Amino acid sequence: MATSSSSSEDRTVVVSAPGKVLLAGGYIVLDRKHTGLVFGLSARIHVLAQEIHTSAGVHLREIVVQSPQFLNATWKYGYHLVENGGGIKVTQLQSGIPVEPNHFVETTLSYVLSYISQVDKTRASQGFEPASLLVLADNDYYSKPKQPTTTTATNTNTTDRPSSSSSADDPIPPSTSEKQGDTSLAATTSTTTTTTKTAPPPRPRFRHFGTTLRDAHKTGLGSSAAIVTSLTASLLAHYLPPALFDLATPAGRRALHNLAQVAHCAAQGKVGSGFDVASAVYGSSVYRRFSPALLAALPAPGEAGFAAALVGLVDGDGWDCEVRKEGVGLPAGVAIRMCDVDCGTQTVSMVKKVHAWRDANPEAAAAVYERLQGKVDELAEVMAAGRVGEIGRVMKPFRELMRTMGRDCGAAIEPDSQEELLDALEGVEGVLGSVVPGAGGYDAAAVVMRDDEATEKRVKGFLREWSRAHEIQVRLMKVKGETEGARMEDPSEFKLWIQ
Ligand SMILES: Nc1ncnc2c1ncn2[C@@H]1O[C@H](COP(=O)(O)OP(=O)(O)O)[C@@H](O)[C@H]1O
Ligand SMILES: C[C@@](O)(CCOP(=O)(O)OP(=O)(O)O)CC(=O)O
Repeated sequence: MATSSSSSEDRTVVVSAPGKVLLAGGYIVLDRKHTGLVFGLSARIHVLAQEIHTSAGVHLREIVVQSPQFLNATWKYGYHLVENGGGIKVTQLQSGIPVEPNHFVETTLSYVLSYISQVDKTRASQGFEPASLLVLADNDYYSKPKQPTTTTATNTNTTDRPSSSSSADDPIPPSTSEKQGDTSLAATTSTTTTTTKTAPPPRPRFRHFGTTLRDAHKTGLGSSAAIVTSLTASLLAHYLPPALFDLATPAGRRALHNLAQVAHCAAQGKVGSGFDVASAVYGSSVYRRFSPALLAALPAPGEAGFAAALVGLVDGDGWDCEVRKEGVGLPAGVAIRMCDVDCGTQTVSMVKKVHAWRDANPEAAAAVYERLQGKVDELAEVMAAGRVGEIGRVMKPFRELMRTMGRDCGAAIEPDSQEELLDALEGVEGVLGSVVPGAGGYDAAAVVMRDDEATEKRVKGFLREWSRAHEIQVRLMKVKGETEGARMEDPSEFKLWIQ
């Protein structure tokens, strides 16, 4: 047993990629003239890539992707080489209960396998051995399922943890029964707190959300960019020799970034700025987008010449985005924390409104964009230089500018309810500044605050009161801004999941 599991461990590749927060630069970063300040987040999506062992004589040709934190989330794919250099065509296989397609996963597989088939010529004759890919997302990507609010007064952690145990807090079932109930991974989570008398059961590192992916309540940390990036990296690392892909090298990160951007745009069906994929690969940075025209010339998967054109785009010199990591960082003792506000926002319609306003008022818009850019640069500078006392001085006018732009174009970028919340939050001792991140809207807030327990306690207490008084749910998530991007993980930390 021990020998076989350690050899499986040796052959397992685990890659993780972080979520994102665009602290400043929403909208302007869609324009190549401008940049945005983006941070990675401590919440990561991990993908474990393993071979599938078949019994002698059985010729299985499938790639299985599983997301065991959700119901009905096993996707099986067949694949074959398309003639005329059309790349690898991937088809979802259905057997038994119909499984909803996972467009992001399927599209990523077709792009990445096509890329691999082109750069590793041995694949043309050997094809791809079957593989299993397991997706494990850190808990903060989704809110816990709704449950009765039976929190007790003694629970000081109530903003993000129910006092009563529920099925949603059960460890998720790994695929073999003897693994079930083993919560040793839970002990490694940073969420373990020093509890007293009535200690709730340990919280699993990767919880089961008790829903399908479609019904899960996302918290807006950029799950699709993180999964596309970690899936891309795990496939590249699993199928390619280190000479052709090594995440530890700049060339490896560049290939991963460009390929994940292309796959993510294709899956999304729209071309955003790509700041989310950039932070999933590189972590925190000042980001300047790629030219959208780069993608326009690429044939669709399956069309003649797709695979060669994809490799040309990913590995060629034309890719023109800029990811600047120097001079970007977090001062010691300061954290970026995210608040989940229980409301939805339509980013797409807000972008449309901003662009309609910009197109109708080009000069005024250019001036506003310039002023916003000034604040993005200043914020990056004071954070990197550790000038903690100046963070609020920069963030406040940035908020004002975003609010004014929202009013001018009729988009609720910093709606009144958020303005009130952030103004009050900035009065809590230890809070240095706050902002509605990314596109803004009702559903999230980012707080730059002192990274100590006393501040965290005050902020949680404030949000609890605010939620009660305003009949909304605002909670401080565990997730923190961090600077590191995609990375290889030690498979021994994922023993429970390795077959
Ligand atoms: N844990 C996961 N397992 C499998 N697929 C996932 C997971 N999380 C996200 N995805 C994929 O990403 C999609 C969500 O993308 P999107 O709606 O753009 O959300 P986000 O804003 O978080 O990126 C899902 O429909 C699914 O295809
Ligand atoms: C408007 C934007 O510049 C920023 C949007 O940032 P969010 O973080 O709000 O993004 P979503 O999670 O995808 O909704 C669009 C872009 O840059 O693509």
